Amino acid sequence: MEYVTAGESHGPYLSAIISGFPANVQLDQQRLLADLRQRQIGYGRGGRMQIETDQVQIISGVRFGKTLGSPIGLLLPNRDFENWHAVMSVWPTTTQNSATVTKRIITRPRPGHADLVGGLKYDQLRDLRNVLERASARETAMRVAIGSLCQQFLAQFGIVIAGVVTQIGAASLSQESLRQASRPQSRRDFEREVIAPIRQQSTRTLDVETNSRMQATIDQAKSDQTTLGGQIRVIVQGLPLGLGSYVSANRKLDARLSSALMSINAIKGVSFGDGFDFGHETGRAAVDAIFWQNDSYQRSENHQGGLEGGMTNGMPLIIDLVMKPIPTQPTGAPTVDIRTHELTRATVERSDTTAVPAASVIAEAMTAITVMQAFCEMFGEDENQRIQQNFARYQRYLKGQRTEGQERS
Ligand SMILES: Cc1cc2nc3c(=O)[nH]c(=O)nc-3n(C[C@H](O)[C@H](O)[C@H](O)COP(=O)(O)O)c2cc1C
Ligand SMILES: C=C(O[C@@H]1CC(C(=O)O)=C[C@@H](OP(=O)(O)O)[C@H]1O)C(=O)O
Repeated sequence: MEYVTAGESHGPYLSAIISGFPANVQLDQQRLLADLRQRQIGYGRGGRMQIETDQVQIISGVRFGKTLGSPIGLLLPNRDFENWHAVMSVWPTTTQNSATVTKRIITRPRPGHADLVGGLKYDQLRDLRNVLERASARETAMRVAIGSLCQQFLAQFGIVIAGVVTQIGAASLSQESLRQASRPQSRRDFEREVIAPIRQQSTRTLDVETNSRMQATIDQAKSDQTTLGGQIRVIVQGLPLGLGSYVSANRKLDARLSSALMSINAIKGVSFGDGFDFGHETGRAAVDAIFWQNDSYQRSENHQGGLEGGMTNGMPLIIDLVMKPIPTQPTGAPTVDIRTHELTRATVERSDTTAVPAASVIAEAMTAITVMQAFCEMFGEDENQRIQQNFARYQRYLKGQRTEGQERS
């Protein structure tokens, strides 16, 4: 399965084409819209999210709710385009030189954004809007739509994903809550104890108390006229063992997940399992001991975060992400005007105070896309029932290994 997205932040539409999505997968439109909504409603977002409703349409590849195996087309109108007709017109118009367009030309690049380097690289210095429009995280709405379809596919196999906000500025979730959420558990428990709570909290953290501390931290940053970043933990439960591979560098699942997650705007670090704590742990303390119980191989701990040798090992996948503070500063960060090279303050249109809750939804989506790709490489990608049969055969094979092991011992 592959995809490509297109669209400018204030242009008429965002769009995407997904190819290689299996046939006969039942999709749920309400789930798709609910996932897009989750990306929008996080605490700390700016005025733009009041305008958009992210009503994505599926325009091909699905009939009566079931995938056809043909490319799936997605189209999402930007409601804000109403206010940007003149500025974002695709073809030259008589209004092109109007005062509105001139007023919106951007020549004061924002440090930490793509503005300056993009302008130089693509020779767009006349108007940095030509860079900013596509560099904007608006594009991630399409990735959440695609990821929602992938999550619906994976859920058939009991694979469920949660992106939990663990820190915003100085406010963090307790280590104990995080440990509880990350332990191996049944799909039902995980849905009840992790997925449902984060969908209810406006910062997408796990409990009401942490949520209010995070909200207060965001309010404070807003009144201080600055912005915040934070951390997210992605947890995946129900993974079969063996997704990904050790045989080639480009098939290692940790490498592929890192790449997918690092592609999210403003994400600056990804780690697995104990992550950077490995640096001070002894080898003995980092062992996930193997033992045999209840007819299967078990692990004492999950320091490795569910991956060994670039493959899932049957334990929950644990990925931590760090997001930098939103680069646009309400007061305008120091920069130069590219027309004069004189010191000035960067352009400020409206902006988010923080987007960590939204990024946690995007992280779920990017994880789902990557896991589904690895899943389909292993079990097939043409037709859903055949994939289910291949998956069931693999489960029987693993069970056979267990029986054989018992016979040998
Ligand atoms: C959901 C989301 C919303 C964002 N909103 C803003 C914003 O309002 N203002 C801003 O300057 N950056 C925002 N960003 C971050 C920029 O898109 C990002 O920093 C920029 O594209 C440069 O990319 P880099 O930080 O990955 O280098 C947002 C990121 C995400 C994921
Ligand atoms: C539009 C979205 O996020 C935008 C991401 C973004 C940026 O610079 O990345 C800047 C802001 O755009 P605007 O200037 O239009 O308010 C955010 O609102 C979205 O998430 O859908």
